Amino acid sequence: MSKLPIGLTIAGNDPTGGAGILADMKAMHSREVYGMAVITSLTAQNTLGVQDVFNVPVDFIDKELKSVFDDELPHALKTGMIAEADMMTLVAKYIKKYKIPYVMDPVMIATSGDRLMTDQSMNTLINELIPLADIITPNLHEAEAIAGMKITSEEDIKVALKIMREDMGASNVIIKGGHLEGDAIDYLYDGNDIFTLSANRIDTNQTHGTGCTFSAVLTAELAKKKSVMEAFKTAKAYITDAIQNSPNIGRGNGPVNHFSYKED
Ligand SMILES: Nc1ncnc2c1ncn2[C@@H]1O[C@H](COP(=O)(O)OP(=O)(O)OP(=O)(O)O)[C@@H](O)[C@H]1O
Ligand SMILES: Cc1ncc(COP(=O)(O)O)c(N)n1
Repeated sequence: MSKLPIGLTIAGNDPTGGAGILADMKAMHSREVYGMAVITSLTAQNTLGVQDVFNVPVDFIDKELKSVFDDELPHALKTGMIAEADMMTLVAKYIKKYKIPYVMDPVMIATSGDRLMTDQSMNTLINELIPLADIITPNLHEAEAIAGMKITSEEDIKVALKIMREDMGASNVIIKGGHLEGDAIDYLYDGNDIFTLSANRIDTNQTHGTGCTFSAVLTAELAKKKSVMEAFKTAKAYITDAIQNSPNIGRGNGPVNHFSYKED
């Protein structure tokens, strides 16, 4: 058994490193958490969009998960892109069995607009994954799709937060306000109160991977046994900094990065 906190990500691969498991690894590493990754889908994508997706066969994802869990128990895990319902059912089986803190980022559509989850998987996501989650982290559009309502005001956000916790069973819900107008405000509902963290909106299109990075930092902090509130504050500060440091990679929506380049 390692004393080093370990975080596991179960998600897709983006070969340009902006989103998916590579973004998760970088975020966990910079929070001094050892990262492991079970790959659910290989995407052919870059900052311009998703050119193709190859879903790893479910029986192979099962082998990947078994290899991890048979050897060393991670201290927390997150899920990102899980394209299909049968993959979700498999992942839910492991989360139920091992009962480690679980952050669910309900990845549905990439920044580029490409679909990363089938519509038919929505019921499985709601019925099998959300009830197991310690934290779910939908953006505004994902919150609308999950809660089944339009969100056009802060009152709507509060209703959606409550639906996802009270009716669907997530222990904590964070609705990310990256797609709001004005400041970037995120809302956390823990069953008692709604807490908000706000940052000045950074005027940039270099936000590829913000959701992955944010949920990976939450996972890293839970792996270190931090509270949900502490993890929320750390993730918000981290992502604001990472957007500010976006290195302008690629010709489209470039990725965020934790550090900026300094010439010797
Ligand atoms: N332009 C911005 N300026 C400041 N913070 C931002 C900006 N865009 C996003 N954020 C913050 O980044 C985090 C991720 O939010 P966002 O709503 O973009 O998630 P997402 O849509 O899931 O991300 P992704 O781009 O990976 O799909 C949140 O904390 C949000 O407030
Ligand atoms: C493998 C993978 N996982 C997640 C995302 C979502 O991230 P974004 O919305 O920033 O494109 C993505 N594009 N690719």
